[in-house]
Amino acid sequence: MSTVKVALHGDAILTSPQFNKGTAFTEQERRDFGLTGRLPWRINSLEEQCARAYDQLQSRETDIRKNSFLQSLKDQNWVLYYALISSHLQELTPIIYTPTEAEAIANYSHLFRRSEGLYITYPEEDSMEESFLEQTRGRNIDLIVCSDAEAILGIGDQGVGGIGISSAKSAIYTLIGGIDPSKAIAVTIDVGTDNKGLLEDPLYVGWPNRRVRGEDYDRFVDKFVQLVRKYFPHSLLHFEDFGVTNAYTLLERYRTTHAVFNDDIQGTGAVTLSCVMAAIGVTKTKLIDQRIIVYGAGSAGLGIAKQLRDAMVTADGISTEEANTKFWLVDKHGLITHSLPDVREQLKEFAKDIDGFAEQEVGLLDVVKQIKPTVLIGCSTHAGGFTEDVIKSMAENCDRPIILPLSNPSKLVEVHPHDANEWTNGKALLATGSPFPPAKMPSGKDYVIAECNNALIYPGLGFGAMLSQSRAVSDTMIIAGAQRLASLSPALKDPDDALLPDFGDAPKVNFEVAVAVAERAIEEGVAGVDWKKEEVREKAKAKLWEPVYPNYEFDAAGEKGVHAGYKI
Ligand SMILES: NC(=O)c1ccc[n+]([C@@H]2O[C@H](COP(=O)([O-])OP(=O)(O)OC[C@H]3O[C@@H](n4cnc5c(N)ncnc54)[C@H](O)[C@@H]3O)[C@@H](O)[C@H]2O)c1
Ligand SMILES: O=C(O)C[C@H](O)C(=O)O
Ligand SMILES: [Mn+2]
Repeated sequence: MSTVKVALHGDAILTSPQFNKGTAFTEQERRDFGLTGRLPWRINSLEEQCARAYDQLQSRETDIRKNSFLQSLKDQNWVLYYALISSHLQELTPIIYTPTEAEAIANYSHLFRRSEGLYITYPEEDSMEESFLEQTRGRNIDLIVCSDAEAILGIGDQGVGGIGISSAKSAIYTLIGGIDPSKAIAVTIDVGTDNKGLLEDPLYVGWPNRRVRGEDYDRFVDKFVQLVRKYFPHSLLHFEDFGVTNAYTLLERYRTTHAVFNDDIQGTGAVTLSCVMAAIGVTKTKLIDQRIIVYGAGSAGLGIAKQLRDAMVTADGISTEEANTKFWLVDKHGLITHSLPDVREQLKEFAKDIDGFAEQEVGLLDVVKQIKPTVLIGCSTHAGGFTEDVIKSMAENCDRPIILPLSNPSKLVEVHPHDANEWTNGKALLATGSPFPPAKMPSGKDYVIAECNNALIYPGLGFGAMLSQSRAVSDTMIIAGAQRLASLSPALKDPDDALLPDFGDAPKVNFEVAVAVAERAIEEGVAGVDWKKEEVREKAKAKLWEPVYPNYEFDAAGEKGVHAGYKI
């Protein structure tokens, strides 16, 4: 067990979630840190504490109450929080992440108890650097997860509540990617909100102002990015749930100067590529043979289309232009065609001209009938958008339709996977963005609905980039990670099994992804480490953070009140 020197005494260590052990402080530690009279007599093991916390959790009847309980536990004791969730990963991930976190975020100002992370607020621009340094003091940050909350999951603009998605994504990095939580920070960029309900709510805790846009927004965000680059040049900067325009602009603006990563674009693109690769392993076809409809052409939709397109070019050796012809993007005004007004610049390469249709809005069903897709992907936030007609029409022309309704949270799914299974007589190859229980095949066998959520890959992609101290997160690093994930698909062994590995195996799977990504970074010469490829696996193992208590030694000489601990 490692030993850590800590300069906190008495209440200061008990109220530090990073160092607190509660009843698990040893006799020696209780004496050294002035805790004897502050704790009851019995010394518990971490396992005993987990069992007690699990019991307490079970007494909370709803998922949102469970979410609040776990949030409080995180505020009190990181090791216990992560140990508890790790030992019930499949059961508790949906409580701290999608779908329950969506409800927690939507009610952030009402559920508010204690702040966490870093709040970068527009009217406080002049003191941004001071706040940044204050919140990161004594810490060597590897990972920054930030959101401006304009497009949280499928529930839109959530203002300051966006801290909830940054901190949930950061917690997933720790649980699944093995990132040390003291080296990660969750950030909300509060530039106001256009959510009327929040603006009118007297209890709203964010900056009650319309969203700042344009040059002022760009300058403000740039100031933050430059602080990240100045103080933590090797960190990974993860963007989450920005509105689609800013999502693309920021990614393009910074990707050549810092390791930035947009999860909704790149993480979703990668996990969906893995899922489609696994599915075509079942149908014994090639990527190039697919006709793909992407329903919802926002951050995720365009990210998915580009990722699959680039993989077609790389794997099947066709040109980008030819690969573009295999995709039909459908948004709320129907098929993206050349004649549709106001088509976003980035979508134009996928725009179509369908004879007889080009002048009007072409709905999803018409597109399905006309082009006979083999793959149908939903990232539209349109609950029920894949109607019975759409699904049945697709199944008429395709033996094993690949249907991926990916919108989150669960209530926004484009089609309930059980319906899609039934309407296709069990032929559909299915995966969803949030967890769903298994469907029944006509044979009576369970069909496990894979969770095609970016959490199955982004912690590994990020860990691989951090591990190799990569200067960039390149497209080829992402493809290497996606290929590794696809190779672990259960459906490759049994075609009736899930398209992607079980979420309970996410830590093992992401470790493999991280190794593949770091190996690729070294091959490409963008890594900041000078290891041989063969060394990567051992280096990665050594870097994994695990939720166990180290021994503490009191550091009398340390700066009082500073949350600093270091290994000796
Ligand atoms: N499974 C995953 O890993 C994953 C990852 C990212 C996003 N998502 C989900 O995908 C959805 C979209 O996320 P995003 O970040 O791309 O949001 P976004 O706001 O950038 O994009 C949504 C797009 O859907 C379009 N749309 C809205 N209503 C529509 C309709 N009726 N028909 C067709 N298109 C419609 C919008 O115009 C927009 O272009 C969300 O529900 C989100 O939770 C899932
Ligand atoms: O957060 C998730 O569950 C996945 C994704 O990033 C989303 O925005 O829905
Ligand atoms: Mn997201």
